[in-house]
Amino acid sequence: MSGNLSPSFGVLLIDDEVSFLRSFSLLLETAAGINHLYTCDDSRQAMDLIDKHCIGLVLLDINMPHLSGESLLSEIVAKHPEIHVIIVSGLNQLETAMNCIRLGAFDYFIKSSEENRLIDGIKRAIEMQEMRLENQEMRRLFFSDTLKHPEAFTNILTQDKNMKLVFQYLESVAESSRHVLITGESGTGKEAIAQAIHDLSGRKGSLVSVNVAGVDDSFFSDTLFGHARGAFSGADQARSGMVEQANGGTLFLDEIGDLSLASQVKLLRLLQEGEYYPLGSDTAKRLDARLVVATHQNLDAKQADGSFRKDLYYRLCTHQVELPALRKRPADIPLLLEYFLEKAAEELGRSKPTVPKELLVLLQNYAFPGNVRELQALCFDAVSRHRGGILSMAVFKRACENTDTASLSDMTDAFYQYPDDFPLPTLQKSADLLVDEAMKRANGNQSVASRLLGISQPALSKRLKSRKGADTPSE
Ligand SMILES: Nc1ncnc2c1ncn2[C@@H]1O[C@H](COP(=O)(O)OP(=O)(O)OP(=O)(O)O)[C@@H](O)[C@H]1O
Repeated sequence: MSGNLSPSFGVLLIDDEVSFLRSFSLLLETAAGINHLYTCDDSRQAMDLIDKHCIGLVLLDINMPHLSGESLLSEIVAKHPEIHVIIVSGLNQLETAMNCIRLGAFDYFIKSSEENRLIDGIKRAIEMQEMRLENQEMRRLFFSDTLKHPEAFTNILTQDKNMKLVFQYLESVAESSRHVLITGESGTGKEAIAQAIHDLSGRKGSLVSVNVAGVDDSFFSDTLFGHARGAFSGADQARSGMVEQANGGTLFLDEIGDLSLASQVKLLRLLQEGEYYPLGSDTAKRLDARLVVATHQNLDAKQADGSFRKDLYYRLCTHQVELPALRKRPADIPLLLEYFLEKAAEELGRSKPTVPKELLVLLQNYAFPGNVRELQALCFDAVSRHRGGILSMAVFKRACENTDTASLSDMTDAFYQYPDDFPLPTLQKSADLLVDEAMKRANGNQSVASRLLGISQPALSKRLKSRKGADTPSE
């Protein structure tokens, strides 16, 4: 038992039959993992219980002494229109059912209904209620522009507006048990975000991380689901899988875009059925962990080429965040540079070096294919080579020179698309415009600008001089 309450709001069962309340509570807990339950066998006390606890869903009987289910339904709808009420009654009368729906009931079930249908209907109501609460929270955070739990994000430094919106969104879905998909280029901080999601959730279990890139299917099953003793030769002991170790907590599957198709089927089944079988065991175990997955891959493209299942994607993307690349949040570069230099100096037992002014200009013009992780590594490398005085830019310059420009061609290609009816500039004009743009981005620093243009600094200087000469009117 994890000790976590699910869902985050209370579910109130109202029925005058105590034995029914007991068996219904047990069913909800075992078949749907719903354990945030309150029961009431005297309908006159129901409103007090609703006022006292944070109730989001009421499961209500119709035929009860003192106060009938229909009267109570009207009262709940009038006072708490946000609460979903599902009627669970012994009465199989169309007219009563119609009347309850007219009064505002969310759904109507007969006690003898098929168990699965009843559970699915209750899960649907919980999901809608969770969505309503998330939207409400999102709106509140958006307008107040504050975070309720900034401490969950202390390891993720940023002053970027889009990153802060990601934080707000994650706060608003923190208590939901639905899965979260984190996308973003490599090194943008997806794992750090998964940790924040777990911390915000308040779940008592642990965060268990598994990198599924390059994992073959049988290893995937064994890692996630574990095995029974004797399941295969060499399985001398039963071993619990990561899903079980994450019970009551969060299971983080990193590099989900690289998961094999066979393993995708297994993951999909786990999500659909909410249970799984350890290898060699015929006893089902329940999934009691929130799933957070991450990938740097483009899942739309992977779905289009058939290497990622659409049905799995739809299961995973209920909550989705995209972390912006570091080059798209240039204001974070000085912040992170200072932070990593300080951290490196502390870890290497040195004093923090002074940063040359041109370094920031250089970095703010660099594409950072490895994002924050790359900046972190560069800082550690630079500090470890530092011998006092002003920090040398050599390490950073080398990185800028060695960047695989092919990997950045997507970004630059867009620049070279000229509409058919667009008058082409001359070669000379294009070169001048490019030089101007580079000088602007480099804050007038010729050494940085020449790097951006891929020419030597004397060559740039010569160009600038010759233009000056050409601009000067002849006597
Ligand atoms: N905004 C940030 N502030 C401070 N440190 C950060 C920030 N973003 C990332 N980091 C650090 O950068 C490193 C890389 O981050 P992380 O592993 O979370 O990236 P990732 O997106 O999961 O990468 P990959 O796709 O390669 O798995 C980590 O050491 C992390 O702590």
